[in-house]
Amino acid sequence: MTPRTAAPPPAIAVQDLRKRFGTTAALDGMSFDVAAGKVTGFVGPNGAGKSTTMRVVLGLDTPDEGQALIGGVPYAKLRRPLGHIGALLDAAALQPGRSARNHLLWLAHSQGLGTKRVDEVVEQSGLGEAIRRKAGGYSLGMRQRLGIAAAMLGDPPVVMLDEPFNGLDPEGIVWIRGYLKALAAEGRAVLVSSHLMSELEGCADHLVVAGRGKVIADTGVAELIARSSGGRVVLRTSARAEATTALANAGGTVAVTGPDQLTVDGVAAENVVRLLNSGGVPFAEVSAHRASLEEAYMDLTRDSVEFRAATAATSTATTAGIDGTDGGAA
Ligand SMILES: Nc1ncnc2c1ncn2[C@@H]1O[C@H](COP(=O)(O)OP(=O)(O)OP(=O)(O)O)[C@@H](O)[C@H]1O
Repeated sequence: MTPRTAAPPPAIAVQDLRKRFGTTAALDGMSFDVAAGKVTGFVGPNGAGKSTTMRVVLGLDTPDEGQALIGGVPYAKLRRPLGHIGALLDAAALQPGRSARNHLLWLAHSQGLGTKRVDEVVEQSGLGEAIRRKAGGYSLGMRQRLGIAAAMLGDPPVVMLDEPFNGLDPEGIVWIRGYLKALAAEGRAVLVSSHLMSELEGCADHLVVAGRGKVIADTGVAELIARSSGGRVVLRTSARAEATTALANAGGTVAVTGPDQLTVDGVAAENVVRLLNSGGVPFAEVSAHRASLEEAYMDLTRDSVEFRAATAATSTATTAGIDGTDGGAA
């Protein structure tokens, strides 16, 4: 008989974590795995338990029940932890009087790492000459870059970042998306939290959606988007009313999604073209719809009463983010 080789443990395993702060159940059975070679988005409204989960992974909070493992080992048992997991939890936690470079040198030396590695992570961070300035004068976006540079010092196979998009300008957001994808392409496991689904567009391969201390969805992004896009057709026309009538008569469900745009469910693209042509309805473009991550997320959570309750309880924002009551929860 051929001996079976055991599958390697997940890069991060979060196993049935429970944690109360007084009367608040911050974690209520949080469980998921994070795989190598992917960017996993960890999303959910404020208070869903994302930061607490990450703190437990790093041994900064002790769970009441359950455990978190990094490559099969609890953080406390890792020798030279920076070489196993790089993390950014709080970009504001810096010594303001020390130059950013000295901050990295101090961290590197405390882990037996040299100046060369510091120069490499500075190069990747895009901080350039600003690295010689005092960290106290840094913007939040620069602190995020510095925090990510610090997380990468030990060249870890697992990277975990809590809300790294906070404070970044559009150029910074593009930079970090590309950087996270490159880390995953090198085979690393990347776990990145965000309360705005749109930030993860084009960068996350997998999503773990949290609400009220537990996972409410754990899904690949490609399959999620394919599921949400399924069968929908986008139509550009100056004759919205006529087009709506023709398509509704053919059994389609039609929604107005722009000044000269309709989105049609239930009629295949070729039939949309045929119906409009035969009815003499002018149109400029008919295309299969590809759902955005935001839309896919809304579809995903539409039926989640639990998530709606969590959102209503924790959200005051009204933007169409996942923490907005007219966003994911509507
Ligand atoms: N040290 C603490 N003391 C008391 N309550 C806490 C503490 N840490 C977290 N909580 C509570 O636990 C719940 C989960 O918080 P957590 O910060 O993990 O959520 P989150 O999903 O990261 O949200 P955010 O996006 O706001 O950071 C919240 O209700 C929060 O107020």
